[in-house]
Amino acid sequence: MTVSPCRANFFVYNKELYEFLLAVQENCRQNHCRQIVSISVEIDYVDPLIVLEQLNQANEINFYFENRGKKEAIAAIDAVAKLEIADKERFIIAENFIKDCLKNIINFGSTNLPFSRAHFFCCFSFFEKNAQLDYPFPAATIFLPRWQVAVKNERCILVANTIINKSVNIHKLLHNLCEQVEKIQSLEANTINIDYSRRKYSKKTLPNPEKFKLSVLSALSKIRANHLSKVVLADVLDVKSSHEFNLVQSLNNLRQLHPNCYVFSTSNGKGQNFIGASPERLISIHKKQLITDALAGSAPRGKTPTEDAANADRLLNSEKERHEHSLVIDFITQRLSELGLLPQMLSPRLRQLSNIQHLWTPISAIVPANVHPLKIVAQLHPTPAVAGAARDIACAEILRHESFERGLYAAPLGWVDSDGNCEFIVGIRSALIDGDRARLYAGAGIVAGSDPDKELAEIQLKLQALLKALV
Ligand SMILES: C=C(O[C@@H]1C=C(C(=O)O)C=C[C@H]1O)C(=O)O
Repeated sequence: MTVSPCRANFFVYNKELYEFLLAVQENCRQNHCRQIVSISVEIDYVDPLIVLEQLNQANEINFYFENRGKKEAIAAIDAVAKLEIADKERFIIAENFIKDCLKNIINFGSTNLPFSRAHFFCCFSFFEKNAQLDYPFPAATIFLPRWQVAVKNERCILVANTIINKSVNIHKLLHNLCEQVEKIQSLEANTINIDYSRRKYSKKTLPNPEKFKLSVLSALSKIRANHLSKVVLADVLDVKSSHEFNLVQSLNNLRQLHPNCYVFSTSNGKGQNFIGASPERLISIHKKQLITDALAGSAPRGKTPTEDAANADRLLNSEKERHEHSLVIDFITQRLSELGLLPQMLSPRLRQLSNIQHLWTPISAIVPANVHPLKIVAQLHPTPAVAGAARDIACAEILRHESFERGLYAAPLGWVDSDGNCEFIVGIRSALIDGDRARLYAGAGIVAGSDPDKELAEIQLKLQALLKALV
């Protein structure tokens, strides 16, 4: 725990901040502009998930990200700047929006801490245009939160972003900031209680498994005819519960059940949330060092250590699984090279999750200063891990077979900061939550040699792991 003499009253009694804000306001008056001040401060430890639970309002946008293995969690609540993009050019529009916002941001406070300063939270849909007109998330959403509470290695960093213009009452603004900080700090001792007894669903299995298997057979015939080498086909499970889903409890379950995954949630501020626990990192960039995961090829975990080891061995040595995996590696390395990066591959390994294991090859590269993280996201999404190869043909097959909107499923979701650091994951093992209804998504890569029954079993396995966590 870090000790600071006037932690709770940091904002009100911090004369330096008061004077800083007055100076910013004076500048706004003189230049007829408005600016965003990003205030970073270390606070006593508080669980960001509890902050999300306590601070979030139903009509406010939010974002939650946690990776227990990396000892990281972030809650981002409400927006001081937000952009929604309906279709084409969304990555470049998002990049320009972030760059424009950054021109107007002035930092104050402890700006060298992890997760200090402005972070932009983004979610994109799988396709650049949603076919379902009333799908609740647009093709891209980017926002700078009003409140950001992050934990890294048990240190807790709060970032408050606030708009200063010529007419804002600085004294009142400081008072409100202080009240909110005190509220956050008072959550220090809160924990999340889980009540499983209320969980009752209408359905627990796919409504039409035969249709999925027919799609696999059709894809296999196209693969045999050399139209494509891989397509990732998904299906959905629609669940109605006897009560409204509890977002925070579900996220708490997800982080306990999948401690080595990226647990995520984002709300559109209109009542719908997209949540999940993804094992797949699209890109992370830290101090110009990029890492991306080639993740494809799967086997169930065994019920005993011997069975588990046998499954793992089969996975590592299966020609079919390795082919499926290598398509992803080839695509990623080629796409990164096209941007002028020099990708380095580590040896293939296993990514073992609670219920399933995957072939996994981390790929690293140094990012040149002129390449924005969203350029790389745009260049990689969708990889053959979630679309197929060749990509455009695979995407056309997906649209032909899947009768539901993918929306945020299997799409990039993450944050980017002012220094080009970022973390984007692929939104798989995910569900769209709307009151007492949830739509769960899961897919499987189809390549030559795929067996429709096994692919169906794989998506059932993925769906059940998610269903288990929803309360
Ligand atoms: C598409 C999904 O997962 C992808 C498909 C995999 C496979 O078929 O082996 C493995 C990991 C993911 O890249 C999903 O979980 O929905």
